[in-house]
Amino acid sequence: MEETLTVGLQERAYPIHIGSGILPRLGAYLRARLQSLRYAVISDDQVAALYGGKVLAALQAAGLSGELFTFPAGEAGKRLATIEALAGHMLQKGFDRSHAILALGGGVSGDMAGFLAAIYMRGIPFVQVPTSLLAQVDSSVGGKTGVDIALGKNILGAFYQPRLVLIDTELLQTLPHDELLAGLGEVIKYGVSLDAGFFHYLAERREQILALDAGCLRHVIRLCCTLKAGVVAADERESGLRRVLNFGHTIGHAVEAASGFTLLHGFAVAIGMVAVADLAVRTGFAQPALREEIAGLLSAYGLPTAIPKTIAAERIAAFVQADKKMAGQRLFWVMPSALGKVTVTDQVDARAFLQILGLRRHPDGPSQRMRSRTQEAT
Ligand SMILES: NC(=O)c1ccc[n+]([C@@H]2O[C@H](COP(=O)([O-])OP(=O)(O)OC[C@H]3O[C@@H](n4cnc5c(N)ncnc54)[C@H](O)[C@@H]3O)[C@@H](O)[C@H]2O)c1
Ligand SMILES: O=C(O)C(=O)C[C@@H](O)[C@H](O)[C@H](O)COP(=O)(O)O
Ligand SMILES: [Zn+2]
Repeated sequence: MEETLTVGLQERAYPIHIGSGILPRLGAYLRARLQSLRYAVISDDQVAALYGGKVLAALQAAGLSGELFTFPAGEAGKRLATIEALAGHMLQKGFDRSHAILALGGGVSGDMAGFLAAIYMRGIPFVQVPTSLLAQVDSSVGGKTGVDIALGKNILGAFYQPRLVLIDTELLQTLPHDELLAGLGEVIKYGVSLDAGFFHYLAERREQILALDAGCLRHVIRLCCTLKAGVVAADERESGLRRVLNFGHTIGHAVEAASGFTLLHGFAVAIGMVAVADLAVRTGFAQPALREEIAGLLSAYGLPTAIPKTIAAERIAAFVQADKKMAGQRLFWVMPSALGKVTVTDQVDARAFLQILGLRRHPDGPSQRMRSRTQEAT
């Protein structure tokens, strides 16, 4: 059975269709929402090999046409050079403003295809067909698109909403186990930051979820998309509330970048959630038991909870300066304060942050200034 959620963004509102085995009906969903008859299907080479043909067939069955454009799988390719190459190929194939982009794949494909759609001929429509768990619960919804640069994660990008999201849960059957775990890193983020009941559900249903039980996965995807859609509808461009979705990402992104983008994003987020929980305990925002609950659930799922010893703390501290929640000299931290509740604050002494990294002073100079603005986020 298919169900539909809505991301309530007035003129930019769009549906999220969730179902098992709904990919062959893709063309009908597109026809209901878009005028475009021709689609540039952007996908990494691994997902393209598995599902590219099926997507092209689904388009054809609805009287639409598609052309597949691929790039090598992995975060390393989430770069401006890939976008430029894809744009060139689309141009050579005659794609114009009457056409649209279809992102087929995980978060890397979705973020890049979305950014390409935002800037190709100054903007053409795009749709998301997420294939990884991470993309189905997080990256395909909300319109954050972009690419990395060597100095930081997602530094170039745009807020650009898709016209629809189509989630076929059956596609998860081919997902490698580590990629499933990476998606669960973001799933646990929702429980810790927004929904204590969901956190307990994840603890109780761990075995079924790891065994890809269809009912449990469907519940997880529906709930994460509902939570994300609500936050995005309230604060599309992250001027306040949306920062909660960034829980675990300040140190997580820094660790990911410091690893040379070899650490999976969801693993980096898991590590980042525990590190910021350490910080929350040290600064009095959380009790030690909360940190243990978060780390305990992540470990039970087989996710990492500690910063890899091969990554120098100085590099992590330097990458944190590239966080997009930095405003002037102030960094807004998303601190866990209770299960299902986070507090957004810039009232963190930089020394406490350096201490959790085992450093005494910042490698780039003076401490971050302290200001007295703390905001209850949920
Ligand atoms: N825009 C957002 O709001 C948002 C949110 C979270 C994460 N992200 C971004 O998403 C990216 C991570 O996404 P990801 O974890 O999906 O990584 P990914 O896109 O690299 O996909 C993970 C791997 O799984 C493979 N794969 C995907 N679906 C498959 C399937 N059904 N069967 C077999 N293999 C499959 C891919 O080929 C790839 O090798 C990061 O760049 C992160 O910054 C963006
Ligand atoms: O949608 C959001 O908002 C998020 O923060 C979701 C995150 O999981 C995601 O990784 C996002 O891309 C991070 O955004 P950034 O602005 O910190 O680059
Ligand atoms: Zn993320």
